[in-house]
Amino acid sequence: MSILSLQSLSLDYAEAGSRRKRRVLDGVNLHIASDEFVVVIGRSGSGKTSLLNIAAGFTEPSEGRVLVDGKEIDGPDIDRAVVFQDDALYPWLTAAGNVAFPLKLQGIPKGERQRRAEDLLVKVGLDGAGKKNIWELSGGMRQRVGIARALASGPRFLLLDEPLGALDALTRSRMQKFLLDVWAESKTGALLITHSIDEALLLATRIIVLAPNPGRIVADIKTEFGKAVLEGKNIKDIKALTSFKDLNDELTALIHADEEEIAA
Ligand SMILES: Nc1ncnc2c1ncn2[C@@H]1O[C@H](COP(=O)(O)OP(=O)(O)OP(=O)(O)O)[C@@H](O)[C@H]1O
Repeated sequence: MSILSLQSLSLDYAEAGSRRKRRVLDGVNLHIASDEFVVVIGRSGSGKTSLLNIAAGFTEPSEGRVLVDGKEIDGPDIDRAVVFQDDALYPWLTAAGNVAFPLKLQGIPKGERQRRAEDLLVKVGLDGAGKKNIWELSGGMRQRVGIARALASGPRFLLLDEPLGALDALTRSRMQKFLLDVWAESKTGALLITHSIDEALLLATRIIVLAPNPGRIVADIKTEFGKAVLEGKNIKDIKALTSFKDLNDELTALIHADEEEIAA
């Protein structure tokens, strides 16, 4: 079991055109175990992407630190793979070439990386699509290639920034189940950002709510609906549960809490 620890994180950005700094994250503590699927929700500007970028090692926090299994990180590394909304695939490579790319960087011989790329494409339901060009793939297929590529280097944690945000409703719903299957099978911890409360409820083992100005954790809630999705229960039936609706209402109120104060 691995642990990703975000300890006392604060982040300040310089305000445009001034020497003043604006605090974007303040005192965030979050510990994610590799058997958890943690989903972060919060209003636009609450610091979700900033938090993920710090966890990935792309952004250095102003205060605090990030540790993987007790060892402080000093930048991006293969133990934390990132998937963005925009799949960011390399258009000059085939689907298999994209998946194999991180293995090439690790110096794995060609035959071995081709074999592993094909295995990963099977895992994400794209068997036989390895030779396809990126532009021949649908949005959902491209995101699957992106996830296969992220899994290629055997990360301990998958960091997912709105990975399904650009997909149509039906594809998004299919991809939610797919993400859960990948997470359960790969035994890789997940930290996912979304604007959709329903998506958070359907995927998470734990939901974190960030409030803005400055970004801070205002709720950390364990949930069980993802387990029902994994077991193949009907999504409509899950969403119709009173407990699902109640938690949805609670999260909506938490996310919009101070908006009402401001409006009042
Ligand atoms: N590079 C940067 N320089 C200055 N300010 C930034 C920078 N990146 C983000 N910010 C500011 O930090 C705040 C948090 O941004 P962030 O993108 O982390 O929020 P978010 O919750 O992910 O938002 P959204 O849901 O809209 O994607 C915002 O007010 C944003 O304008």
